[in-house]
Amino acid sequence: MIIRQIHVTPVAFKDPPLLNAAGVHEPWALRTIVELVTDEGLTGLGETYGDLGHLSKVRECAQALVGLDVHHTNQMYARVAATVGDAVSDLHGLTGVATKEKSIDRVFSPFEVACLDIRGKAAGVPVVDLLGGRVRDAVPYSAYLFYKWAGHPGQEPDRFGEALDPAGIVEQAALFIKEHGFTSIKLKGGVFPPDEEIEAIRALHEAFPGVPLRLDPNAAWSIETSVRVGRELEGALEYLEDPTPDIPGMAEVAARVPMPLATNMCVVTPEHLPEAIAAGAIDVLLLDHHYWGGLQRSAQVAALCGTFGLELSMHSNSHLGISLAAMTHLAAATPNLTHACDTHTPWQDGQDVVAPGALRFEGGAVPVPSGTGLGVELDRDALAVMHEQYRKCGVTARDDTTYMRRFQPGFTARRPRW
Ligand SMILES: O=C([O-])C(=O)C[C@H](O)[C@@H](O)C(=O)[O-]
Ligand SMILES: [Mg+2]
Repeated sequence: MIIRQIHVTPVAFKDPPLLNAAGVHEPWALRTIVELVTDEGLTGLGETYGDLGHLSKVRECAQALVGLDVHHTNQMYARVAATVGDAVSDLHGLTGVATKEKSIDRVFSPFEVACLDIRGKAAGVPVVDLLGGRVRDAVPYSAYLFYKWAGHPGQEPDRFGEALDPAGIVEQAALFIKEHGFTSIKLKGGVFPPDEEIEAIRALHEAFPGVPLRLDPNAAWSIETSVRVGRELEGALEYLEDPTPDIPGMAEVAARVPMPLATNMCVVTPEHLPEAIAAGAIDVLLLDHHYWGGLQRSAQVAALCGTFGLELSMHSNSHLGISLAAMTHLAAATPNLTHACDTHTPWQDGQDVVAPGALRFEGGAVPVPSGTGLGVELDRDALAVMHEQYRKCGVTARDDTTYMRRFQPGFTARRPRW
């Protein structure tokens, strides 16, 4: 099964004004859709970031991968590594440092996912079977709450409404639970002074007793602030995610707070694991196949985490259905992924490049798609519309900080901030 063509299509879709430590989401989120076509006419899908620097590397690598067999992902990885060159950082800075290895893993990921999609289709099995088979039929996701404005400035309010205080956050949680059935909740923090976010967690704890809660301020707090907040929230959190920057800082906080610490910022590539494990900096790693080098490499990292007693959850950025399908296959095949995964899917409010039907939430979980490969089909009309949106939207790289400064000129994304 030789790759004959690779199509790389950047797309844009509407995104609400979600607040985070870096600023606020712009009106358009970007992704890149990768399609591999083999000599036998099978096609495979992958999805990755849409930022221009990353997109150019994906395009360059696409040319270098034509002619390879879809089973030879080691050879593919070597070609990507030879083509990628320097590290590319993300402008929002919410997924940790940029390293050359991480850039290679990020560029390789959509090609690997597309190869697995093709291999599953050819063998007549779902991708989860290529990863060892399912240990769960449906993958639980958490309600991913954000402080947000009612709408983007100058535009109509969106249907999710404003959430700038504990009452607004509880209302948002109720809506997400009503519409998707989620059984755990994550609040994106690092937006307001920590005491306000403590109040929001307490309000959620009271409104949804027994529902596991996480708080993620994206390293917006100093070590002392993290310790204080952690102690005040004793008994209320399933885990505290990236309270403070870097492995040594996280290790100090971990030693002084009662709950587990999780990360998608201080451990973002395999080279970080030895130091983080030795320092006891984290208890839970948020895997993300988009920057951990695809599904098979993520499965290897998961096994390694099991060996060292780390628990697993899954990270997400704004994404579409190809990513949700890939995340679901990976999580369904990962025994020690015991925490509900993150997903931004509800915020996309039905916009997608995949045909409806294959992916759905049942009781907050996504059943593994039943078809072969990833089990999702590209909706070519939707792809064309979203590509046109990309061409017209004027956004070429996610930059939450610059967008925020339009409305709050003095805004700083300094970390730690409190
Ligand atoms: O868990 C995280 O740190 C994230 O999901 C980072 C994301 O970029 C999130 O903060 C967002 O979409 O604003
Ligand atoms: Mg996080």
